[in-house]
Formats: sequence, structure tokens, C-alpha cells
Amino acid sequence: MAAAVAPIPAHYLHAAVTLASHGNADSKSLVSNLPRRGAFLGFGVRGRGSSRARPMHDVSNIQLRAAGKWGVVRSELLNPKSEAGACGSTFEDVPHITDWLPDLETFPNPLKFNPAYSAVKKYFVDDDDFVAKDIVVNMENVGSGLHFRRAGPRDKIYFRAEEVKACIVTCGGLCPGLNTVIREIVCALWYQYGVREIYGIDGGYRGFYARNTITLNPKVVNDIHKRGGTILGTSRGGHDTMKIVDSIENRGINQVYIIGGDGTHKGAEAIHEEIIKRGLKVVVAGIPKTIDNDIDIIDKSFGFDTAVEEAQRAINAAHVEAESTHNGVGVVKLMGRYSGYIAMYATLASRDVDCCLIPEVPFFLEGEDGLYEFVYRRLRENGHMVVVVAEGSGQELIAESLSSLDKMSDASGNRLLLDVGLWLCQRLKEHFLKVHKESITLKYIDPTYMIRAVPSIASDNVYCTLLAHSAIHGAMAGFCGFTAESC
Ligand SMILES: Nc1ncnc2c1ncn2[C@@H]1O[C@H](COP(=O)(O)OP(=O)(O)O)[C@@H](O)[C@H]1O
Ligand SMILES: O=P(O)(O)OC[C@H]1O[C@](O)(COP(=O)(O)O)[C@@H](O)[C@@H]1O
Ligand SMILES: [Mg+2]
Repeated sequence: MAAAVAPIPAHYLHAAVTLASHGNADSKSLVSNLPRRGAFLGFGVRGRGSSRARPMHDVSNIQLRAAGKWGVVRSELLNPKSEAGACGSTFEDVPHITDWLPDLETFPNPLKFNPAYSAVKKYFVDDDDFVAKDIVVNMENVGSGLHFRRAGPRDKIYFRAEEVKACIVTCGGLCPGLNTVIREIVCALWYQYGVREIYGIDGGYRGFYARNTITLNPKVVNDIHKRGGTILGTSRGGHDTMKIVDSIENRGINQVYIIGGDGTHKGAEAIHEEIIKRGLKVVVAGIPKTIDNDIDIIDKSFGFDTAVEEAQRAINAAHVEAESTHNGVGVVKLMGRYSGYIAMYATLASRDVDCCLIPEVPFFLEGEDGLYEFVYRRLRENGHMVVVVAEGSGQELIAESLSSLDKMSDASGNRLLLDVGLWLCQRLKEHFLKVHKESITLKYIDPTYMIRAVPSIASDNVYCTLLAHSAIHGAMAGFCGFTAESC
């Protein structure tokens, strides 16, 4: 078994840096080995980064143009539209509404009349522009590998402003930035494309068929980015494809913006497929949301930086408490069901953490390289220590000690976790009394919901805006069954 318990700098730091080194396909390899991660493979991919903000005199009309890309929401009917390109490259295209409605009329993009248009040499994105999945390549395979369609405004669109009836839904767990994404979808549809009918779906997927819609416009969403949560509400479970598509059809909705994680995108895929089967002129656009940052093919999900920033407050408190007492141990539990990104980044940022336990690397308690011995040594050397533990770590160990693995699930089918934080604290206290005949002063901090219920920080707000704009440009240009990513 691999030892995950090690001081900084050593094995841990190595593992952390390996996971943290973004920008190439292997950077999340440890996480990608987890079975669940396959579900995200059809999502958009992060490529080389350049996003340019174009400030305008009229701030309501600010547009962000990123070298974003659109990834496929996997579809049995249309997937994958892969084509071979030059130098051994592969291009994985996203579905287009003309795949099942070939004779649709096109219209000039109204952004041509936007002040930003004349200020930029080349405003619209070419259909030949691609974003490479891997940005680090060997000289021998430059240009090869998987490529995705570049996101951004197109000169021809498939919807007239007055014909658009858009809806937005948020599903799954909360994440900082949800309100910003909602705000920017509404404002960009309104100001950039002149759309006037925009509705919020109340409380996640089930809101499609169980609730009334919420009317959205720039006034309603004006301040919402300063608040945590989602003004639309969210939920787990309740996905009924037929009822949802019936509702879309009956309400005359033709653009569906879906913000959520892996479960949500599976649901989006099912909706998209049913829409194709019914031959509707409806586009479905996803925006990936995961506070855990566990999407294989992107470097960072929105809200992640905010969560890491907020986690610093808990770690600081744990450190202050620990260093103020004899044998002080501060334990902080952070979110991360299957991935330790928040725990790891919060640890790297803080520098007060002695040990970080993440789900990707199993740890053990007993023996020379075990956690007990490590804590004992750190207390002898330093008098106090801080442990950060991701909520998904040590699940097998806890189950062993409880001699059962409770396989309870939430309404969406996600496994409910055993509480590693409380368990760890109990075990450490017992061990010190029993084996070393001394007590430790342990303070346990669990800021779980505090780090995801906060409003997003400035950099996440900008990122949310890029994603929202990418989704809208794609939908207006007739792309569908895709998820937006910026790079
Ligand atoms: N395989 C699936 N097919 C259809 N809908 C799904 C699927 N998995 C989850 N969902 C729906 O997606 C929504 C959010 O899923 P959940 O796993 O809670 O959050 P997240 O999208 O953040 O992973 C829920 O309403 C759930 O019913
Ligand atoms: O208590 P809840 O609302 O089910 O959320 C807890 C879970 O939400 C998460 O933030 C992930 O949420 P998603 O599945 O929506 O991405 C995990 O870190 C955590 O285990
Ligand atoms: Mg999920």
C-alpha cells in the first residue's frame, strides 16, 4: 500500500505537485483512474490560455471573448462526430441542429452592430478554429491528438431574437459562481442578442414539470453575483426525461441552458437525445459545475478558487488553535468526494499544513510510515500540527473499523460518505492516550458548506462570464448537446 502520510516537503508534496501541475493531459491522471470520471470525457477541454476582456463604454454590454471550446455531451444518436485531420490529429465535433433539421434558415449575427465589432480585427470565430486537448506536446507529434471546436460568436446564427425562448436550470450541489453564470447568461442573451424571453427553472430538473418558471431579465439578476447559492434553487434526483422534454415542448422553449456536474450532464444528454428523437428545434447547452474540480479534461472549474480561498480561513483557525496549546492538533475537513483538489490546493496555499489526506492516495494508521507515527513525530519536533483531510479519504479504512461499508446513496445516486473527520479525530485521541499515555489537544473544524455557499471571488466571476458567453454563442449558432469551457 502506498503511504500517503508524509511531511512537507517529501512524498506528499510530490504527489500534490504532480496533481497540481496543470496544462497537460496527465495532470489529473491520478483522478482519472477513478471509475466515475469516465462520465466527464465528453465535456469541453481546456487548451492553451488566452482570454481577452474587451471593456466597453456601456458596461451592460461588456463582452468577453475567450479561446474557449465546446465539448460534446455524449450522445448515442450523434456521437462521436470525429474526423481525422492533418498530422494525425482528431477533431471531435459537437452536434448541430441542422443534423436533424437540415433546411433551417440562418440570420446575420446582431453582434455585427455591436460597438465591439468594429474595434476588433477579426470578431467572429472561424469554423476552422480548433482548440487542442493537450497543450504540451513532443516535437514528433506537434499538431496531433484530439481537437475541439473553438467557442465564440459566429457570423451566422440560427435563431431570430424574437423567436428565442430560453430557460436556465441549476442542478446538483452548490458551487460559488452559480449566480454569476445565471446573471451572465441572462445579460448576454438580452444585451448581445436582443432576447427578451428568458425563464429560470425552479429547483433543478424536477422544476421543469413540478413548478412554475421564474421570469428573468437583467433587472432581476442585477445583483445576484454578490450572493452565494443559486437564485433558481437546485436539487438532486427528480430527472424524468419525458416529463422534462414534454415541459420544454409545451412551453415552447427552444434554448435550454443547464448548469451542473457529471450527473446533470448525463441528464442533459438524455434531454438532448429525446429532443432529436422528437425533431424539435431546441438546443441544449451545458455549463460544467463542480466545486471538487474533478473534471478530467479541464484544469479548473468555476468556484474552485473561491472554495480554496475560503478554506484558508478554516486552516488559519486550526493553526492558531493548534499552536496555542501543548500537543495541539488542528484537523480541517474539506470537500472532495472522489478528488482531493480543494484539500491539496488549500494545503499548498496555506503552508501551515503538515499533512494532507486525499482520496486518490490511500493512507494507513499503524506502523512506521503510518499516520499515528507521523503525528507523534511532528508533535515532538514542532509541538503542534495541522492535518487537512478531504471528505472522500479513508473510506475503506473507516468501513473496516466499523466492519461494514454503508452503501447509502443520495437522491441522485451518489454514494453517501462516512465522516472521515470525526473518525480521524477520535482515532488520534484514543491512540495518544492508549499508546503514548498522553493527551493531545485536538480541535476539529468542518467548514464543508461554508466553502461552497459563499459568493464567488473576482477571478471566478470572470471565468463564469466566459463560460456563460461561450454557451450562448454556441446555442445561437445552432450547436447543441455541448458543454462550454474556456481556456
Ligand atoms: N445518469 C443520469 N441520468 C439522468 N439524470 C441524472 C443522472 N445522474 C444524475 N442525474 C440528475 O442530475 C441532477 C444532478 O445530479 P447530481 O449527481 O446530484 O449532481 P452533479 O450534476 O453536480 O453531479 C439530479 O437531478 C439527478 O437526478
Ligand atoms: O450534502 P450535499 O448537498 O449532497 O453535497 C455534498 C457533496 O457535494 C459536493 O460538493 C459535490 O457536489 P456535486 O455532486 O453536485 O458536484 C461534494 O464535494 C460533496 O460530497
Ligand atoms: Mg456529481
